[in-house]
Amino acid sequence: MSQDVAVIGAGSWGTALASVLADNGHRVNVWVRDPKLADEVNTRHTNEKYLPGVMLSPGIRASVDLREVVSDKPVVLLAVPSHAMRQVTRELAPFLRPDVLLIHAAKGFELESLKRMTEVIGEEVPEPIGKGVVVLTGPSHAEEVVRRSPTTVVVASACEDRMLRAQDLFMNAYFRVYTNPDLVGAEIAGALKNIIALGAGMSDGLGFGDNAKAALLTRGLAEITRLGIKLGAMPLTFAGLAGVGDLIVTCTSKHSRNWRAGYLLGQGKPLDEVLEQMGMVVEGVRTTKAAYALASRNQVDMPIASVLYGILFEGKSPRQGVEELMGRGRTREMEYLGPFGV
Ligand SMILES: NC(=O)c1ccc[n+]([C@@H]2O[C@H](COP(=O)([O-])OP(=O)(O)OC[C@H]3O[C@@H](n4cnc5c(N)ncnc54)[C@H](O)[C@@H]3O)[C@@H](O)[C@H]2O)c1
Ligand SMILES: O=P(O)(O)OC[C@H](O)CO
Repeated sequence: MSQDVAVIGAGSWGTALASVLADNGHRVNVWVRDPKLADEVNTRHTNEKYLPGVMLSPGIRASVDLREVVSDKPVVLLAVPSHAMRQVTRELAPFLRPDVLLIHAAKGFELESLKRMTEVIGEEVPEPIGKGVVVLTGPSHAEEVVRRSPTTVVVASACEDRMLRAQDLFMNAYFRVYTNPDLVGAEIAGALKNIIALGAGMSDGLGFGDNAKAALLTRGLAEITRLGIKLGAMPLTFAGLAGVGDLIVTCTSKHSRNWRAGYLLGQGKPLDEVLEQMGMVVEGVRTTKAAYALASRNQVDMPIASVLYGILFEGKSPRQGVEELMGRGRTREMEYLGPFGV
């Protein structure tokens, strides 16, 4: 059934998801901040800054008027970065229908409160909307989705009915959507993989090989799973699309902003220059701060995140970071050996 959908944010991800929805026959209205971008989407059907060389569906309409975009829409998709989520949600909350299906697609924490995105959104919208917010996450680079390259994602929510509605809304021949009731795990896995992708990029920027990258992915997965479990996630979510799936794509794809930022840092560029050069959101930088704080608050050992924190915010060099990781005391690989444990 064709629906009216409001997409909030026309960066690369908002634009790519708007394309999927338009392909599925939905009427899509996108909220953008920049009037020039609204004009470009409406007249030329492009978004050259975020998705160069891509023609968008002429059915996608853009506007700078938040009230007009959100009012009366049965479905609202939030596709802004995590640092903007609270403010944007607060601004649009008065225009939401009480029965709206609210979905978000950001991968990060709110730095000040260390809360997950559905917690932040839940605090800004009236009940019962807040209880059923859905996250859409998983291995999905906008540049490939908008070219209809086969992609799989996960939707997770505390409300099964809304999760299934979100699955129906996005599912098509090139965009396959799985459900997972583990909302906590899906959000945490999607946010934390960006830290490991920064590390994988750094390793490549330093000129290390595939062995180093495999080590970072595997030990990175171990430590983000450890923190996730402590925060209430289901361990198996980290073995799924939101976990290892997204870790693989973000640590190995040329499209990843987190990998690219890590690569430049590994080559010796300072963080402020790297972020300026990127010109798009690099969620892993703020997430490293959040993970460092969450790990220390919950007494969870996260050696990779902690070394990255030192490199990003305390002046440690990437090479010193590698020496520190490789020189740690001996330890065993598996934490939960079950009946095989010694
Ligand atoms: N790009 C991808 O392939 C991809 C895939 C999956 C998830 N995500 C996640 O989606 C979220 C958005 O990422 P993106 O890739 O679209 O980022 P982007 O940098 O391409 O675009 C960010 C958009 O948010 C807007 N924005 C920035 N600050 C804002 C503010 N304070 N208020 C309102 N709008 C603001 C910008 O104008 C821009 O339109 C991130 O959390 C990211 O991790 C991205
Ligand atoms: O480009 P990145 O590094 O922000 O990653 C985008 C998506 O999260 C990949 O699934």
